[in-house]
Amino acid sequence: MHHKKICKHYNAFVVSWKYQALTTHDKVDALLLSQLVADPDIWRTSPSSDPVSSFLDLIKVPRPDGFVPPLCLSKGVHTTDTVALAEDLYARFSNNNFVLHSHLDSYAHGVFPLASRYFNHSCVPNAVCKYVITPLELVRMEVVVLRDINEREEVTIPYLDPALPFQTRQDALRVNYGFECACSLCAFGRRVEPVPKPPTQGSAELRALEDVLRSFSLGDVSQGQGMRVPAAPGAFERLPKELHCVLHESYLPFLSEAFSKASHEGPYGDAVERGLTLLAFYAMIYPPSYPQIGMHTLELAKTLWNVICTDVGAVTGADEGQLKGHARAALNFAAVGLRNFGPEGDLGGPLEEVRVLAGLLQP
Ligand SMILES: C[S@@+](CC[C@H](N)C(=O)[O-])C[C@H]1O[C@@H](n2cnc3c(N)ncnc32)[C@H](O)[C@@H]1O
Repeated sequence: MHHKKICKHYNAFVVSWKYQALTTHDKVDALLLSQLVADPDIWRTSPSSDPVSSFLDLIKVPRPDGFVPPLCLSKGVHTTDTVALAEDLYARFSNNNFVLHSHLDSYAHGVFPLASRYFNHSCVPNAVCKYVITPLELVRMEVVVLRDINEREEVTIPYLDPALPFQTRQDALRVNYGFECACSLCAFGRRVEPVPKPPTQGSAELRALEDVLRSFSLGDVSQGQGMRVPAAPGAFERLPKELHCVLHESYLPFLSEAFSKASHEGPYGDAVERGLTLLAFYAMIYPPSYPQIGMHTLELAKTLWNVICTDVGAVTGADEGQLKGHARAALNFAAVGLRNFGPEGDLGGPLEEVRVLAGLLQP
């Protein structure tokens, strides 16, 4: 159906300067938007229950710079009406799309009109979205609360990852949704801006700061049970000034990359230390029961299991019994958060991994 409208023009479009000058993200938008306006269904005037009408009924927020991606359409289709419709759709999509994920891996964007109408954003949300994927059925969104919510208290969800740096969150919320976030994490971010750069990676100074971060968020993890993640929401409010540098945009990406690499390739001693530092960071930013904390603690439990299987000596001063104790504590902690989140995505996933690892770790 789209062939005549798009394909004939495609080769010329993708080598054109208009397309080549776009960012990767805007290139994808240009092609998806062209597909959408080439679809005859989007032009049909239809009863109000129709999905297209529901979509066109949602609030639109044009990009502040007025940008709309160029369209990849053959000449006869590229009319003033098509451009006007594209502008309208683009402004609505940006404000109302959700990033779909399975086991917290993003795989698509989707529009869920009811959720778009109901839920505002907070970087300290009291609820999160999940997607249940069943073969041959439409993806279903469910909203899971993270704590008890009082009568008349607003239910809020995160439109983006609250662990992103303050300025990145503010820019994304302004550009995509047209508002300034006034949540307590953003108020804190505003108060401590600009945060200093952290000490150089691998330096003794940074290691000492990370010790302080771990004991701030997790207590003394070297003592036995290890995984005492505080249940106190808003721990960031009490972050000591010397630790403000961990909020710098350069810090978290490096730490999570270093943990991921070491947990796959070793050395596992480093992986455990970095994994605990990352958990301390998440516990300070995310509300308790936030699913990313459960996912990360599960990764940590798997890393400890790898140490037990391959090189018990990798973690200084710990024997196999203690490592198993740490792994069980991590797994129990992960299980509590992930069970609150419940089954999501497609088959398998983190709850199944918890079950298998719990069996392996039985005393
Ligand atoms: C998906 S809609 C949410 C529902 C919308 N409030 C409604 O009444 O239909 C997104 C829009 O809600 C508003 N919004 C969401 N979260 C907000 C917040 N934390 N502060 C201010 N406005 C917000 C913005 O106008 C944003 O473009």
